[in-house]
Formats: sequence, C-alpha cells, structure tokens
Amino acid sequence: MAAELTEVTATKCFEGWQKIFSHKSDELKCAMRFGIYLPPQSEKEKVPVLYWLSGLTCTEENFVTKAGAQRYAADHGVAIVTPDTSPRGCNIKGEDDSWDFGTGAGFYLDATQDDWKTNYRMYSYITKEVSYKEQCKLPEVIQANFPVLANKQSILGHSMGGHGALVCFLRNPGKYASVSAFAPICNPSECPWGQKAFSGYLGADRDQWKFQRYDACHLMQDYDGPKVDILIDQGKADNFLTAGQLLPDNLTVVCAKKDVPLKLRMQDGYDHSYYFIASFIGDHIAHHAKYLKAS
Ligand SMILES: N[C@@H](CCC(=O)N[C@@H](CSC=O)C(=O)NCC(=O)O)C(=O)O
Repeated sequence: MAAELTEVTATKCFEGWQKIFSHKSDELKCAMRFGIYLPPQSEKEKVPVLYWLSGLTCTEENFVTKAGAQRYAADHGVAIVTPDTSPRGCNIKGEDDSWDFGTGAGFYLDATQDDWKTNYRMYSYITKEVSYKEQCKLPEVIQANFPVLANKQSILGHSMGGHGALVCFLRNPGKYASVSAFAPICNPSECPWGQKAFSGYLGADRDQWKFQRYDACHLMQDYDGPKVDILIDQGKADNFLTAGQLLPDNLTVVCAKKDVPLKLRMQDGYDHSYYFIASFIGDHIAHHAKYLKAS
C-alpha cells in the first residue's frame, strides 16, 4: 500500500523539482515533513538517492533553502531526501525546553526512556526498509512514491546529522554506498551535546550507551563492512569544534587503527554554518555520485 503523502510545496529548480511533503509516520506516531529534490533525469528514469540529515534546531527546510545543493544534484542526476530532525508536537513534558534536546534534536536514535520511547525513534524512521504494518518509515515512503533506485542510496549530514549519517552507515554495512559529513559530532559519548542527549533518551547508564550503538567512534571500532572512503569537512573556525562538541580527532584515531580511509579536510576560516556547507556541498555530492554510479 502506498503511503499517503500530502504535497506541501513544489518549486521548479535547475530543471528538476524541489518538493516538500507531509505524511503520517506510524514509527514516530506523529505527522512528519520531508523535502525531496527530484533532478530532471528522474522524469525519464529511476535515479540514485541521497539522504541528508540536518543538525540541531533544523527542520526539513534548512538544507533545502541554504545549501545550494540542487544545482549539483541536477548535474549528477541524484535525488536528495531531507527529513525533519525530530518528531514534533507530541506533548512530551520538556520537549520544547531546550534547543539541543527534544524538538529539533532527535539525535537519530531510538529512545529507550519512558517519556521519549514512543515517539523518538528517528533511527528506525530514517533507516528501516520493512514494516509489518504500513509505510511509515522513510525509505519505504520514498521508494513507493518516487522514481528512485532502491539499491542505490547514500547518506550525509551536518553536526548532529553528521553523527546520524555515520551511525546509519556504520550500523548497516552495504545498505548505503557511501557516507560523508560536515562537522559531525564524532564521539557523542564524550561531548556535552551527546551526553545530554544520550542521558535523556537512553538513560544515565553509560554501559547502555555502548550497548545501544549510537556512537560513531564505538561503532568504527567494531566495523567490518566495506572500506569505502569517508569524506568529512570540518571548519577550523567552528566554535563548536573549539568547545569540544565535535571531536573529529577521536574518529581519526579509530579509523587509522581499523585501516578505514577517512578523508578529514580541515578547512581554514570556515565556521559551523550553512555558508560552510554551501561551500563544499558540490564536492560531497560528487563523492557520493562516484559510489552510486559504480555500485
Ligand atoms: N541555536 C544555537 C545554534 C544552533 C545551530 O547552530 N544549529 C546548527 C546545527 S548544530 C549541530 O547539530 C544548524 O544547522 N542550524 C540551522 C541553520 O540554518 O544554521 C545557538 O544559538 O548556539
């Protein structure tokens, strides 16, 4: 059964279409929105698809309006799906109390704690293919409703979304052809944003954090999937880097131990913003297109 989608906007862009849809997610038990850019090639054939995961405070719109990705997606003939960053309006106590926890801060995990575990299931929403009920998980919704190739998908993201992209890739070897990130939270168990999110969504017990498998550095230690090169761009003038929220060096160490090729590009003068993302998004889409065309 095809999921019921409501088209919110449709805007022509570089000969393709940038659209926003809403749908009811059974996984998250609330209405969700996502963006999808359909390149001109998708009018004639199915195309590969990139999943972009945004950072704290974002909706499905930030990337769509600020990254300037549509030009490159049209050049390479890839679709880009941009989910929202959390469930919304679930009436959970404290969901709107801070910008780095709750609404806009789903952290791409499946919560285990009582208040959050019913709705905060962003990991399953983003990754899962098979539903026992109906199409309530994003890849199913996308594959059922749009001209995309089911077996050609890759994932990328920014900050909290970079963490999400790395986790989705490392936990599902072979599912995504490639992964890349802008200023990702590389080791959430060891930084204030991650510790706040993991304590709230997964509980205070740090052993559980490891068991639940949402830290890219831990996952990389156990990774035995395809050794595709991982592209990460990180601005050297990023306040969140100096505040110890991102910890790219920790990931570098584990990748070196595991002999996984990590291309970490430290970019002079760039901060954490979408100006930084817009400056390098073309390189990231070209990186993924290389894998998606070859796989
Ligand atoms: N409100 C915060 C800053 C929030 C912020 O910078 N969010 C980033 C992602 S941070 C990590 O996940 C973002 O992408 N913002 C949206 C945008 O359009 O720039 C503060 O006041 O410090």
